[in-house]
Amino acid sequence: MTMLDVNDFGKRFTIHHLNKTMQAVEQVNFSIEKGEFIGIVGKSGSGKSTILKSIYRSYLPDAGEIMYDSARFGRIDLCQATERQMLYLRKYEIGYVSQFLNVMPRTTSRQLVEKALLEMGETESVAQIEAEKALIHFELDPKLWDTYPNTFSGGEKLRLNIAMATVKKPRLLLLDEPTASLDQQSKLKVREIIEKLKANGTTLVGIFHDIEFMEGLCDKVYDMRAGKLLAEAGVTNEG
Ligand SMILES: Nc1ncnc2c1ncn2[C@@H]1O[C@H](COP(=O)(O)OP(=O)(O)OP(=O)(O)O)[C@@H](O)[C@H]1O
Repeated sequence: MTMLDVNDFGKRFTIHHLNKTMQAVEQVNFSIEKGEFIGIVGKSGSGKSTILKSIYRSYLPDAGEIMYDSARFGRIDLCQATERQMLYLRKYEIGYVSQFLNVMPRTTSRQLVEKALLEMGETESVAQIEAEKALIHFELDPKLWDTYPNTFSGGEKLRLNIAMATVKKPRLLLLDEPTASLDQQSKLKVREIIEKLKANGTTLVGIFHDIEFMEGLCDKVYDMRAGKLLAEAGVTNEG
């Protein structure tokens, strides 16, 4: 079953102070089956994050369609969905993880994960239990559970980000360069996490600079330069 169909997608930005528009991406076409992992590769500035942010609708797409198979709304075009529908989808169905942690200040890591669960309607006691399970699962040191994450290391922030997103069991998870600035060991940890998510049937779209990191992980790769999907072997061969 197709989870996501991106058809002739394009996005331009208005640069107000120059009174100009700039085409960030155009004519992007790919589709993702349920449970697949698609990697997006391409040089810096080619529009990889723009695609992910448009799927999550942090950016409003302006051309084409992004058809998503929602559990709640059925097949829905994320370019046309209402803000209300998007709020629902972000809360229950679509997760987004980047290397940056953008959270409420003066909230502990434990509270942040609990909040994600409470938002979904879980009771306080379930949220407490499930939040602890997630923090243990993603190996956040218990010393850090009741502290504010603004001082966390890059890897700690990332693991908290992943815990907050995955505790909701999203059907579609968007990974925006989550391993950037991580050391090799932390990257391997992230790889293990992704493998587990895949094994649980989560559909994933990810951007990684490190092509080696993606080897054997992605089912397909969308190459921004070629403007098409490649089998994973094709990417490795192209280097
Ligand atoms: N909010 C924005 N306003 C204006 N221009 C933007 C905005 N976001 C992205 N761009 C521009 O769109 C183009 C694509 O950016 P994007 O971040 O999607 O590239 P990328 O492939 O993810 O790059 P990188 O690998 O360096 O992260 C760039 O030229 C960027 O400057």
